[in-house]
Amino acid sequence: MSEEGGDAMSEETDGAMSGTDPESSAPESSAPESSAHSTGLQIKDLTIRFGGNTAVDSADFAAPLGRVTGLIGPNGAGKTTTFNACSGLLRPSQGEIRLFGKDITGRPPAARAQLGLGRTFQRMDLFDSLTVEQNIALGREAGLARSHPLKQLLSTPAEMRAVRAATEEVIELCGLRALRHEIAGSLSTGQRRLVDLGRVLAGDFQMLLLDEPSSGLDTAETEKFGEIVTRVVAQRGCGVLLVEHDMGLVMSVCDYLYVLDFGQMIFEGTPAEVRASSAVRAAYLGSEAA
Ligand SMILES: Nc1ncnc2c1ncn2[C@@H]1O[C@H](COP(=O)(O)OP(=O)(O)OP(=O)(O)O)[C@@H](O)[C@H]1O
Repeated sequence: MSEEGGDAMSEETDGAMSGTDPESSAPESSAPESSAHSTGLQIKDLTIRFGGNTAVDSADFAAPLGRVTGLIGPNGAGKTTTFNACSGLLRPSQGEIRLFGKDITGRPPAARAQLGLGRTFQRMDLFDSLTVEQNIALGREAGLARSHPLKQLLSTPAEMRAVRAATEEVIELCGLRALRHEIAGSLSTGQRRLVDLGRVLAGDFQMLLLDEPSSGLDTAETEKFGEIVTRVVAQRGCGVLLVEHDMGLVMSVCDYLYVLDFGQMIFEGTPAEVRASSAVRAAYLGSEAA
């Protein structure tokens, strides 16, 4: 397929859009003082074309700190394309992406990571020959290497302590104590998802992009995953943008939702508002939303 506008960088139908303003009701306890900072990720007029196909058409949305924001829609709606533009893998044809008030539209993924944007991939890329603990530690060490590759080899004692502390915190947070010395390649998909989440949590990120994290998980594992995400946001006050098909997970963890259909943002609101929307039901949810 051609990629005319959607360049790889490094590699309402209910009448009006409805719902509440996601920023106005963000939890006060977790939001930092700076309003530019607490806005987290802001997307304005995002348009991405692949040749003659407009995959995302003038989309506006925000994923503030202290909240889990969901991006949902049927197959081919443009979720992954939007997600890739947010993380820097695709260059928008038009529009602006801001992180903590800074325009990051043209910045590559590594520069976004340095500003505090972390992401997981639907296809996990764990180091299979390393242990759970080592994989998680790498999430923090990669942050040191970002500033200078040699830093990873020449870490200071303080940096090594920070890596150990972050690893321990995440192992507890993700319930991975019993598996810490297991080789990642020997784990089930559900366990690997937790390690993958742990690795990004070990990084010093304040905005997390999670790409279909329930993929391959059973109901119990999905529930556990959702509980961890909720706990992380409550404890750290970070923001999460979640692209997800599993409506059980979406409805239970998200504070606010945006609904894409054929590249258009057709609705936004709380999970209850989305559930009640006939437009969303017609476009995507069907009887699941009833
Ligand atoms: N690299 C590409 N080149 C050309 N067209 C693309 C490319 N990536 C996506 N598209 C098109 O953009 C549109 C949106 O695709 P996208 O993968 O973003 O949808 P999605 O909502 O993530 O779907 P799914 O839920 O199935 O993953 C589709 O029409 C798709 O065919």
